[in-house]
Amino acid sequence: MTVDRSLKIAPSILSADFANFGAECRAIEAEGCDWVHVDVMDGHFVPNITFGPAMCKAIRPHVKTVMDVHLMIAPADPFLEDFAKAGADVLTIHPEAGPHLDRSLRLIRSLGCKAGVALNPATHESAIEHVLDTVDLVLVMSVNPGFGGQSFLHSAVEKVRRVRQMIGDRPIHIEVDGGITPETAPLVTAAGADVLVAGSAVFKGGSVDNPGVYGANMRAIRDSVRKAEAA
Ligand SMILES: O=C(CO)[C@H](O)[C@H](O)COP(=O)(O)O
Ligand SMILES: [Fe+2]
Repeated sequence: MTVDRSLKIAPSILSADFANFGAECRAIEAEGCDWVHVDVMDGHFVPNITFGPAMCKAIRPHVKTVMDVHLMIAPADPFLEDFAKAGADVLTIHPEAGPHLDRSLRLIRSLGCKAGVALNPATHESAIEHVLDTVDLVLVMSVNPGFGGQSFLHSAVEKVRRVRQMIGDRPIHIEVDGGITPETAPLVTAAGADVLVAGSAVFKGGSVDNPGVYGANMRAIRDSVRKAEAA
């Protein structure tokens, strides 16, 4: 099995207009995003609350690409089936969200979703070494989870490099989440990341009435990666 390691941009709808998610998803897809990143927060695992499976189900018809659901909830297991039924393509959990990570990841796959595992800045990559044959994606957090618009933590760059080395030739995506901009994107793609989550950097300055800004913001990220690769 192989994995598509080309650059993919996954706008986080945490930075979209919460009163208009359907139109926002259609707008970012029309402007060329690759995946749509959905941040689920429970006010317990992280100090913020967003939305749950009902919202994911509501936006599903508006997402034609990959619905990439990042679960910042604990426990996660009791809700995995609900998110799968809501139409998630990728379900990513944090190892701290339950006592049996391998079992949770197998459950995600058995529900027909790709299984992702996320590393907080404080979590060492050795915490996921034992599940590398059970995951489709490793998400490296480059901010402390809970909020959009935070500054990129540079310790993520070396962590991506170490994760890349650890996964070897396994077909696993490496996603980086938090503080991604045209300045930070080339650092993590050079280290081995292929999926870039970007909330504020994609949505800033735009709206569903002015979606071209979303396209221009995504192009700025892609161009900076391309330029760095060519240098
Ligand atoms: O998981 C997240 C926060 O916990 C978000 O996906 C992330 O913060 C994206 O927002 P931004 O690009 O604005 O940093
Ligand atoms: Fe996220």
